[in-house]
Amino acid sequence: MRGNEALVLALPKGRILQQVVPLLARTGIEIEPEFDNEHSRQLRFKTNIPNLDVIRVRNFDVATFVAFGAAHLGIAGNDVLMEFSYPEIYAPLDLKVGHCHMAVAGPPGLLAADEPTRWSHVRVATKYPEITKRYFAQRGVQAECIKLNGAMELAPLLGLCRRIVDLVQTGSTLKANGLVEIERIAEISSRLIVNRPALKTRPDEVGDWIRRFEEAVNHAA
Ligand SMILES: Nc1ncnc2c1ncn2[C@@H]1O[C@H](COP(=O)(O)OP(=O)(O)OP(=O)(O)O)[C@@H](O)[C@H]1O
Ligand SMILES: O=P(O)(O)OC[C@H]1O[C@H](OP(=O)(O)OP(=O)(O)O)[C@H](O)[C@@H]1O
Repeated sequence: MRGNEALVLALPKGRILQQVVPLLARTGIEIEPEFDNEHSRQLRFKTNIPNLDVIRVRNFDVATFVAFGAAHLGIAGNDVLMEFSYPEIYAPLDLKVGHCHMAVAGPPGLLAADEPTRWSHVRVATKYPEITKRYFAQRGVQAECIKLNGAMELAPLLGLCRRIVDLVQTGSTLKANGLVEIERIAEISSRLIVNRPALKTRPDEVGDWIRRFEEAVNHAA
């Protein structure tokens, strides 16, 4: 990364973005109008700040772009950060949006018949195999993970496995698919993330953006 390049802020497509847009406005960032064109194939956008561009990427990819220094700053859920555990990512600020939690879920019969403290091996469908393995390993349980990218709730229904690890917000997806929450793993919200080397090489600019986001979050509270 050269010092005179525009800073790049990676934003996630999808549900976090909707909640982040008002926050960006409060930091003083206005993204070029093409960003709002849902049919646009453009991926990198100018902002009203001459030295700041925005990229729009998939949720999990925000962390990857920032970890490798392709983006200097980004916004990602701590579910994504926990899954990757990239040491190059510094997450200084909870943006207080994108709230949900991560949980183990399964059919109600399982909950009634099973005692979680007695598990020694579990098979789990999840988008988060690393978090799932770590979570069960710390209790001495080996988790065999089946990686799915969505619709995890179908897995117990169709006999793929009995348990899932997924995000829960209102609980309506679990309910609609006849599942219940068994254990809560972590609280989730979106974080401002920073590439650590960028913070070292461009401390004034990157530090200034951390402060601006902090003010924007406090202003919203
Ligand atoms: N109810 C929820 N379900 C899923 N994610 C949620 C929920 N509430 C907040 N989030 C946050 O939003 C992020 C998921 O965003 P979104 O659903 O737009 O992406 P996705 O479709 O899962 O991912 P992809 O980029 O792979 O398409 C999660 O990483 C989490 O931090
Ligand atoms: O508790 P709720 O309010 O019902 O929200 C939780 C659901 O939302 C997410 O799925 P998403 O809508 O992103 O679809 P997906 O299954 O394709 O990931 C998540 O994976 C759960 O399935």
